[in-house]
Amino acid sequence: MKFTKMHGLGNQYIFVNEFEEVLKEEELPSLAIEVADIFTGIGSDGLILIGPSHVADLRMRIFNKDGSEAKNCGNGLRCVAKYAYENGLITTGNMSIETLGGNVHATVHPDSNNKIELITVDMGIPRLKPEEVPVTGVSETKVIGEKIEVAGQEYEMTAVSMGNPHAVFFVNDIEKAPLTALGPKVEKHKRFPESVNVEFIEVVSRDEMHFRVWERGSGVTQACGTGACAAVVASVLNDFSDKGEEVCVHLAGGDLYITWNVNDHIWMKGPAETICEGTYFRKQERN
Ligand SMILES: N[C@@H](CCC[C@H](N)C(=O)O)C(=O)O
Repeated sequence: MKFTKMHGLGNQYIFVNEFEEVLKEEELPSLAIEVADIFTGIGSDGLILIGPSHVADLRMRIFNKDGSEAKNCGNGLRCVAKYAYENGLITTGNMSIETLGGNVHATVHPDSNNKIELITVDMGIPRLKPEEVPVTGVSETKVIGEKIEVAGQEYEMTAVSMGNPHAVFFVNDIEKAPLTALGPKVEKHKRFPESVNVEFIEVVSRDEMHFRVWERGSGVTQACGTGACAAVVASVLNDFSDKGEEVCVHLAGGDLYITWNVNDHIWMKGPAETICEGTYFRKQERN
C-alpha cells in the first residue's frame, strides 16, 4: 500500500490516496491500529483516507490510533488540502472536503515554488446543544461551565462539537494540567455516550491561550485542530475571548490561529508538512 506520512503541528497521520489505492472497508480499523504502531508499523496518531466524494471535491475519512472512526480532524484537513493541491487532485487553491461531521472549505496559500506551507480552513459552525455534542445530564441549551464529577472530584467543563465532541477545561497553569490523570477518565465518562476529546486551556489574554489535549482514541497528541477551534469557542462562551477576533493558540507542537467569526463560522489557519512517502507491507504480506 502506497502511503504519505504528514503532520500538522506534530499531529501525525498516515495518508492513503483512495483515488489510487483500493482498501477493504472491513480492514480499515485494523489497518489504522497497525500503521500507527511505532514499533511494528509506521508510527502515527491514526490513518486518514483521501478519496472521491459525491457532495464535495474530496472526501476525508479519519481513523484514530485505536481503530475507531472519527468524524472530523482539523490538522488532518490541512494536510489533505496540501496533499490534494500538490498532487494535482485539485487544481484551484480552494476546495470543499466532505467529512462525517459535515463539509468544510479549505484554501491553500502556495509559495513561490507552488508548495503549500499554510492552509486556512472554514471549519463550519460549532454545535453547542448538549444533544449535538453529545453530552447527557445537562438542562441548559448550551454546556458552559457545567459541573462534572470525575473520580470523586468536581470540575467545570464547556462542551462543543466541531463535528466531533470536545470537553474543554480551563486551568491556571498549563504545565500542571492533569492531562494523563483526567484525560482518559473524561474521555470515557458516562456522560459522553460517544466518548470525548479532552482539552485543557490556560488563558493568557483575550487573544492568546496555551492548549494541551487528550484525544479520544489516540491519547496525548502534539496538537488537535478541532480541539483548538473548540477551545476558542469555549473561551468566547466564557467571556475570556471575543467573537470576530483571531486567537493565537499555543499547542505542544506549535501555533494555530483561530477566529470564531461573527457569521458563526470558525476559521483555522496553520501549517502542514509532508514527512515521507513509501510502501507499507501489511502484516499478513510479510515473511
Ligand atoms: N487530531 C484531530 C482530531 C482527531 C479525531 C479525534 N481524536 C476524535 O476522535 O474525534 C484534529 O486535529 O482535529
